[in-house]
Order: sequence, then structure tokens, then C-alpha cells
Amino acid sequence: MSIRGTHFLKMHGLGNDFIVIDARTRPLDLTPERVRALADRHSGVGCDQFVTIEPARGGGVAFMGLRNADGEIVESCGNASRCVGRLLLEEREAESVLIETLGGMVEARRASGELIEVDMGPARLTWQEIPLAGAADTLHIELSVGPLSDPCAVSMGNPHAVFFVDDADAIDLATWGPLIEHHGLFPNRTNVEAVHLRADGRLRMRVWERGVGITRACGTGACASAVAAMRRGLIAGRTAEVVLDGGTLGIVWRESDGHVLMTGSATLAYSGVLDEGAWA
Ligand SMILES: N[C@@H](CCC[C@H](N)C(=O)O)C(=O)O
Repeated sequence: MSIRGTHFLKMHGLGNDFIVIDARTRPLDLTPERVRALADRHSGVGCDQFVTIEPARGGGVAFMGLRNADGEIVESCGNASRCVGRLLLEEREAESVLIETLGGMVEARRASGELIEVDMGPARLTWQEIPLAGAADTLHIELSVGPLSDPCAVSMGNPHAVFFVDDADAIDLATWGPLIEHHGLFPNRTNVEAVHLRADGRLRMRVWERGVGITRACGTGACASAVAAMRRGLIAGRTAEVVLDGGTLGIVWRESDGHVLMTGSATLAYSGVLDEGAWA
């Protein structure tokens, strides 16, 4: 069935961009091929993730469906959570909304100015939760690929391997990222972060996203990197600012329940209609 005529929003969080479709009243016939065609930056609309707002399944105001540019369904996306959070907050004129995802429940709230805060739920730190292929200490994983070694693994609903390096900007992520993403240690593949602590106390992070490649920002990656830096004792306290290619995210790892709160922008770029195209 064609999805021609479907309205979409193009949104982004710090340049990590999304096609967002409200599928609450009209279910979409999505195949991996169709998502790949839409996500293609040459022949499609172009996006890092394809996001659907679907009817709630239990507990939230809506379910957020997430697919990477490669067409695979994924559990979590921090930047999309802020974008969909913004839409639902505006629609409901509410101060907070609960959004269901495969990775767990996310709560979005208005923060200062135009910013949106999302409670991404707890950081998951056991090897089974990442998941890893076998029992391992997630604080120091025995893995070395090129200049990247000794990562810390964190799940924010989706898997992250965080590598601390001297200079994140000097890492050739296009070469090493895919090798780590597909490493046998990660049965569900993994997102890959290269991180260093800047002189001003902020974390500098670059990302290779599972199912996408290098992106300008990754919200769950920023959460995972902050948690990893706190676990390693690189940062004192439980708050961090993470500097990505597309801007900065504020992260709090709450002591009382282990939830990770992330604050940042949620930008509406334009709206459109899916007309003629390879996806139709
Ligand atoms: N860009 C996202 C993460 C999207 C999913 C990720 N590529 C995965 O496969 O887990 C974010 O902002 O968190």
C-alpha cells in the first residue's frame, strides 16, 4: 500500500534529524526498504531516524516508534524523545507527558526557554542488559579496536560502548565505528562513542550510531557517556554537559532512582507531504 499523501514533520535535536509521522489515526505500512528509501539523503527526504507517533499501548499518552536509517526498528532515541515530547506537550498544553518506547517509558517536560527535558529512565549497567555476548565487567570491557580500547558499556534502552580517549576529534570514527558496531561482543550491535574530558570540565563526544553512521548528536549516547564518565570517576557529582557536533546537552544521573535526565533543544525544521518517490 502506498504512503503517498502522508503528512510528515522534519525535526531535529542538535542536527540529529528525523522524519516524524503521526500514525495515531492512520497506521503506516512500513517496510525496511521503504524506510531506507525515505531516509536516503539523495533520493528520499533524508533522516537519521524515522519516527512514528502511534496510539498508546499502556501508561503513556502515545507510543513512539523508532527506526534507524537502515530500516531496523530500535528501542530508544534521546533526541527524538525531546522532539516528540515537544509535539505532545504542545498538543496537550501539558507540563509533562509520558511517552512509551520499546526501550521503556520516557517522560518529557518543558524546561527553561524553549528547551525540553526528558527523563530517559534508568541507565542499565549489567552485561545482560547491554547486552554483551558473555559475562563481563561493563565498567572495563576487554576490547581493543585500532586506537579505541577499554570501553565502558551502558544501555539507555539501546546499547552504547563509550571509549575515553585523549582527543575525540582525532578519532577516525568512520573506520573504527563500524568494526565495533558489528563486533561479536555485542549481539544486538552497538552505538559507539569517543569521548574526552575538556579542560572546562565538559565532555566532548562524537558518535558512530548503530544503523546510521556518524551523526551530529546522539541523545542516548550523551546520557551513556555522562554515566560512563561518572562511573569512571572522571566527573565529580552527577551532572554533566556533553558537547556534540551539533550543540550541547545537559545530563543529570539522578541518585535516588538511577534515572538519567537530559535537557536540550527540539527543533521543528519544516513540514511536508510524501508525494512521488521511491518509497511510494
Ligand atoms: N540518535 C539517537 C539514537 C538512535 C538509535 C541508535 N542509532 C540505536 O541504534 O540505538 C539518540 O538521540 O539517542
